[in-house]
Amino acid sequence: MTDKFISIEGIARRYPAASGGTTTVFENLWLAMARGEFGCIIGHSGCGKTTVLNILAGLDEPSEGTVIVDGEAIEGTSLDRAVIFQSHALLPWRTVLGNVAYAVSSKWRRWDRARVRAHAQKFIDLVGLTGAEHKHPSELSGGMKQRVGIARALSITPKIMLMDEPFSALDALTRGTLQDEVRRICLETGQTTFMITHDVDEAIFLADRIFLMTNGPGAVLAEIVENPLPKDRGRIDLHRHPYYYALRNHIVDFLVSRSKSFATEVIHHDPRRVPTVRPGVGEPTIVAPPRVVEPNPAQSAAR
Ligand SMILES: Nc1ncnc2c1ncn2[C@@H]1O[C@H](COP(=O)(O)OP(=O)(O)OP(=O)(O)O)[C@@H](O)[C@H]1O
Repeated sequence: MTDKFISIEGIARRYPAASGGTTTVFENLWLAMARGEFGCIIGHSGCGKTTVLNILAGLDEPSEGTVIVDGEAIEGTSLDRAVIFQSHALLPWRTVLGNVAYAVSSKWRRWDRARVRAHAQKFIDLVGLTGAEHKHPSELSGGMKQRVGIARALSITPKIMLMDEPFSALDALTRGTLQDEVRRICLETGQTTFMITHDVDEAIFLADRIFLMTNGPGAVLAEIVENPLPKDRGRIDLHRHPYYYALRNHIVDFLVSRSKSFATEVIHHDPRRVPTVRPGVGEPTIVAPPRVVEPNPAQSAAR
């Protein structure tokens, strides 16, 4: 994959430590994602996943390094980047249609009312909320509210969609249905998506690649796992695929042991040449050579 639609270039995040000095949450993080790719980041609590997502959203700034999306360095928030959080943050006084239309009219300020409504309705239909347009958030279930959040995010046709554990507060049945919907929509629309999850099966179902972070503080991107399952995989029969257990075990093994021991055991880790691994039958194969993330030349010249 050579298209660097998103290029994370050597970012670090440090905070003042209570005892003086600084705490480094993560550092020297290099990662490139292609247009239309679905990437999931996995790692233990505190390794900095939300911080990375917030930097991609423009809600936070890296202490070092830069992030480039579609050839432009990120500076602050933008309607090019939509964020879906665990809690949906809908405007309670607006209806479903009103919430989505509000986002649409923020992006296309010159559109007339009819055009805004028609565009909003298209995305309400896409997430399966046809018929609920005039309901207020208080009349909706948690899953329906999250659907509104997804419709709102997609309606502004963002360059990237950022999702921070979007389904973790939902019951298993609703979570599964929404995972199906998100996968279908992302495949249909070619939406580039970066998502945080703690759920290994969710990552296996949704992601093209899974980014494994070691434990913080001082976390690093240890490995990129390429999903060997076919694009047309189904959530229900995921576990029947011959590669499923190799993939799952590889990720779980990282979370249980390698994420902790990585800093002491892996001495020659090059953050710009993070290995990409493709688990399947037998031992996981390293997809060689590792992809080097080079700084974007146009942006580097500008810095
Ligand atoms: N404003 C802040 N000041 C100091 N430390 C902070 C600040 N914001 C975040 N941190 C620290 O940065 C670290 C990473 O936080 P972050 O929320 O990104 O982790 P995470 O991997 O998303 O965790 P979780 O899985 O629990 O959501 C944590 O140790 C957190 O305490």
